[in-house]
Amino acid sequence: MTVRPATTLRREPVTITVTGAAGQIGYALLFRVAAGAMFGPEVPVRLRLLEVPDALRAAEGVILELEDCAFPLLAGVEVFDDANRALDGASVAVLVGARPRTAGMERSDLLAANAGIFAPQGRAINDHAAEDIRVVVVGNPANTNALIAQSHAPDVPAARFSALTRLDHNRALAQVAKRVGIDPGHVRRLSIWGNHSSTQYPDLSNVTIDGVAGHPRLADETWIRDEFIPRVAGRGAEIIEVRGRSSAASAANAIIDHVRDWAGGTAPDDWTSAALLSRGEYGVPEGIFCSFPVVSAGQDWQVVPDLELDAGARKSIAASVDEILWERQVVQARGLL
Ligand SMILES: NC(=O)c1ccc[n+]([C@@H]2O[C@H](COP(=O)([O-])OP(=O)(O)OC[C@H]3O[C@@H](n4cnc5c(N)ncnc54)[C@H](O)[C@@H]3O)[C@@H](O)[C@H]2O)c1
Ligand SMILES: O=C(O)C[C@H](O)C(=O)O
Repeated sequence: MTVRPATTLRREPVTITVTGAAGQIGYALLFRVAAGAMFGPEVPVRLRLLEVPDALRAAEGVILELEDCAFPLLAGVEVFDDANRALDGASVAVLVGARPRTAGMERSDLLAANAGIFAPQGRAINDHAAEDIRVVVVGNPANTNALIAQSHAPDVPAARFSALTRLDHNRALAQVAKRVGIDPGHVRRLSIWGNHSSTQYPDLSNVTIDGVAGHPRLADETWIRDEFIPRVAGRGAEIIEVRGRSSAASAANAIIDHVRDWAGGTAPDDWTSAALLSRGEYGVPEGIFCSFPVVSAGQDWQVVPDLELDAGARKSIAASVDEILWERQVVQARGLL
């Protein structure tokens, strides 16, 4: 009898659908997922890619490269231009593909254009995804796109839908670590509230360094107001300005962190941030996707309860929530919700 070491035991492949697979986030994401970064070195993955017809050939090129990596964990990869087929059997849906804003386009037009993408994808999730589906919406405006997808999937528990604010969370961790002069791994209990936009509220009030709250380098209100918050909330725009294209590798990394922690659980004594459908937590109106501090024990995300918010924090969160409410109103007014 051959006794195999535990590390070679295989589980059933996890089916992961990635939309916008030929784009720059797709290119930074797929190879890491296929290498096991999302579900670890013992879990095979099956990738189902979705692209628009014009980008199918480019997606096929990505598949050729995936094949050339000979990833032991990659159980299969296919590309589709039909959301129903791409999302068939998916346990994880990473909705990246979105309509980018073009010159002269109003934000309200962008919202409407994206509704035309995320409504059918929501319906496809409802009708074809696996029962354990988890959805993370990345394409912008991510919070409202998540609401559109979720509202078209009435048979899927709303808690299975999220929008990505982990990139903002990671950006904030990095800025805190730089300020204190330590590695980001020592920083815990940071929160991103609100919209994935420049109105978001990165919140340091509960941060611990090596388990200790109240680090003196983080108590400087001027630094928080004039440097930390604008740096984190404006980082997406800064990347576009400096790199000439929007963030891709860091976005892909955040997607992996988000799904890994959702499915595998967050670290003890810590939390992360994700945009979830509000059930009224912290006074955020129900029925919008808002970023909260969250934990997971491997099932659904749970909003961290009972955090103290001072008047300034409440005001900042309210301003970001107002923006999300406005976005919802735009899509509602056009009959898209
Ligand atoms: N939430 C976040 O933290 C975060 C971070 C970075 C970027 N983003 C957003 O992610 C999105 C994608 O960014 P990118 O840099 O990969 O863009 P990209 O333009 O490089 O790629 C987008 C891809 O989506 C595809 N696509 C468009 N409509 C589609 C549809 N209906 N179905 C399937 N695919 C479709 C396009 O063909 C393209 O290949 C953008 O909206 C961007 O603003 C979000
Ligand atoms: O694509 C963008 O507009 C920016 C992106 O959401 C980011 O946070 O990097």
